[in-house]
Amino acid sequence: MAQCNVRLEYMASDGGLIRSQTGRNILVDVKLNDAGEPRIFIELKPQVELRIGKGIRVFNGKVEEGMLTISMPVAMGQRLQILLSAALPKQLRELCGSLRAALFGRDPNDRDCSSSKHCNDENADPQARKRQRSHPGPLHDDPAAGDRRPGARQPPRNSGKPEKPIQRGTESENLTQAQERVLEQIRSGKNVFFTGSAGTGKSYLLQKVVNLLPAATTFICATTGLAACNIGGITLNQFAGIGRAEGSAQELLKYAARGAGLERWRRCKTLVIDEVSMLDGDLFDKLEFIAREIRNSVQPFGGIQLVLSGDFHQLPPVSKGDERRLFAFEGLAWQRCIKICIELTEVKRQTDMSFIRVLNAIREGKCSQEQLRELKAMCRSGEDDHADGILPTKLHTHRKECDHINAMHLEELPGDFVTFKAQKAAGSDGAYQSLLASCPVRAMLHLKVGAQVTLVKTVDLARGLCNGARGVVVRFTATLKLPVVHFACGTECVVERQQWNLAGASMLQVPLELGWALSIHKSQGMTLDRVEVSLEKVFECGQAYVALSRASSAHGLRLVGRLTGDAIRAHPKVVDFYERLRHMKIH
Ligand SMILES: Nc1ncnc2c1ncn2[C@@H]1O[C@H](COP(=O)(O)OP(=O)(O)OP(=O)(O)O)[C@@H](O)[C@H]1O
Repeated sequence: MAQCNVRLEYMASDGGLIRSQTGRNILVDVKLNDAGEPRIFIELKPQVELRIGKGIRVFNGKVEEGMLTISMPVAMGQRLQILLSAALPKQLRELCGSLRAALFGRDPNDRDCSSSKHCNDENADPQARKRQRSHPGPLHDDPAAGDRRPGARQPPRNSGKPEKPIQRGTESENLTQAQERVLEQIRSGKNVFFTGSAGTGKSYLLQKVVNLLPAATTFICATTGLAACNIGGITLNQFAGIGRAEGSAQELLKYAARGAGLERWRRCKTLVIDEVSMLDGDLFDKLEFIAREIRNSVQPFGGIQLVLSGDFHQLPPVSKGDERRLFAFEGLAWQRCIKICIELTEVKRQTDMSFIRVLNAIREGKCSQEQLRELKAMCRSGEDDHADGILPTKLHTHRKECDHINAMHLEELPGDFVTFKAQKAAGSDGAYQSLLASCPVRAMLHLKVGAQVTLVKTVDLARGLCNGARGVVVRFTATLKLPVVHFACGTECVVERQQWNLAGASMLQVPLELGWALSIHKSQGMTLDRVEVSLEKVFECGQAYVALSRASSAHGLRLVGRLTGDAIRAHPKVVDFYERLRHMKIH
C-alpha cells in the first residue's frame, strides 16, 4: 500500500485529455477484491477500483523520487494514466511488487520487487514520462522543499506556455450551494475569503479547493504548524521565507527575496491560507508589500490570487505579552485584496437545530440566560454511562494540564506500555524537528490496552474515522503490534502509521493522541464524538465557542463546572466585521 498524491488522467485515443481527478495523501493498494480478483484500489471519493490486465504499463524510473506512473487501457480505445507522487519509495517498490505478482497470477500480497522486469521504465510512453515530470514531485506538499533536493522536479518557469486549465467536475460533488459558489469564484480567478461557523464545512471545502488548483503554482498554507499539517501544506511563514516574521516590512523583504523563498514568491499564482483568524493583520500587510515588491507589480498582493479560509469567531492571532495583535481584516491589505467574502451557513457537523441555534448565539456572544439553561438541559450530565467504555474527552485551556491528565490515566491502567516511535522518512534534522513540533502526533506515543484515544487525522470518512473520532485501544496486533481501536462510531480497526509532511520533512507515526484530555487549541478543526467541557478557565474570546462546537451532538457533550455568561465572549471587532459583511451583502 502507498500513501501519495494521485492524479488520474483519462486520455482519448488521440492522446487528448478527457478528464482528470486529483487527490492528496490518498491510499493506493493492490489487493484482491471480494471475488478474489487482483485490483488496484485508489481511495479517492468515490473509491476507484481498477482491473489489472493486458496492456497495463508501469513506469518505475522515478520510484526513488517517490513517483510512479501506471498506464492502462480502459473503454473504447481510451487509456488511464495513474500518476502517483510524494510517496515513500519503499511503499512504491512494494506496490510494484504487488502489481507484478498480480500480473503473473500470484497473490498480490507477495510484494517482492527485486526484479524490475515488468516494471520497466525503458519502454515508457514519452507522453506519460512528460506528465510524470510535471506531476507533483516527492513531498510535493512542501513545494518549498522541492527545489532543495537533488534531482527534484524543478518548478515550471514562465515559459509562455499556457497553464493547464482548472478542471471542473468531480470536485463539486456533494457540495452545498454556498460551497459551490466559493469554488466558482475561485475558478474564475477571484480573491476569495470563505468563512462560516464551526462545522459548516470550511475544511471539507478547502480539500476540494486544493484538489482543484494546479499543484505547481498553488501554495497551500496555514497560519499555524498544526493547521498546516492537517491540510498537508506549509506554514505561511515558511512559504514567505520570513522565519519568525520579526522585523519591519523592509527587513522581512530582505529575507523573503532570497533563495527558495524568492522562487516560491515568483512561482506562486494562488496562495491558500487556512485558519486566517489567527493571522496577524500587521503581518498580512507586510506580506502584501513583499508580494508587490518581489513580483514588481502594483496589483493587490502582486497579482497572486488569494484564497482565505477561517472563522474570526474562533481562535484569534496569538498575542505577544500585552500587545494585542490585529485581526487580518483590520489591515490595509484586506481592504485592498479581499472583495469576495462568502459565508457558509449550513452546519454539517451537527443536525440538531436547537443545539445549532444555541451554538450560533454563543459564537456571536449573544447567548441569553435562557439559552444557557437550554444548553445545560440538552447536554449530558452526571456519570459516564457509555456502554462501550469510551469516555468523553476533557477539553482544557492549557496543554500542560492535558498532558498531566493523560499521563496519569495511562499510568493507572494495568498492563505493559507499547511505544510507537515516529519514523523519519525525509528531511534535514531541523525540518524534522519543526515537523514534530507542529504535528498533531508525538515523537513517542505510549499506549496500553484500555487507553482512551483520539484519532488526529481523517483516514476514512465513510467509516466515521475522521479527525477527532474517539475510541479505546482494545488490543495490539500480533506481529506489528499496531493498536486495534474500537471507535465510538462502532468501527473497530487496526490503526496503521500515516505519513506527515511539513517543509521538506516527512515522517510516519500512528495517528492517535491520548484521549482523556485535549487542549482547546489542539481541538480546533476537530469533530469530537464525546466531549466534556469546563468553561471556568476560559481566558480568550472564541475559546468557549471552539470548545463547545467540537461536539457532534448535544448528546455527546457534557458540561461541568460553573457556566456563566462571562465565559462566552465574542470580540466586538469580530461581531462588527460580520455585521458589516452581512449588511454589505457582498455574497
Ligand atoms: N458538503 C458536505 N457534504 C457532506 N459532509 C460535509 C460537507 N461539508 C462538510 N461536511 C462534514 O461536516 C463536518 C464538519 O466539516 P468541517 O470540519 O469541514 O467544518 P469546518 O467549518 O472546517 O469546522 P471548524 O470551523 O470547526 O473547523 C465534517 O465531518 C465534514 O466531513
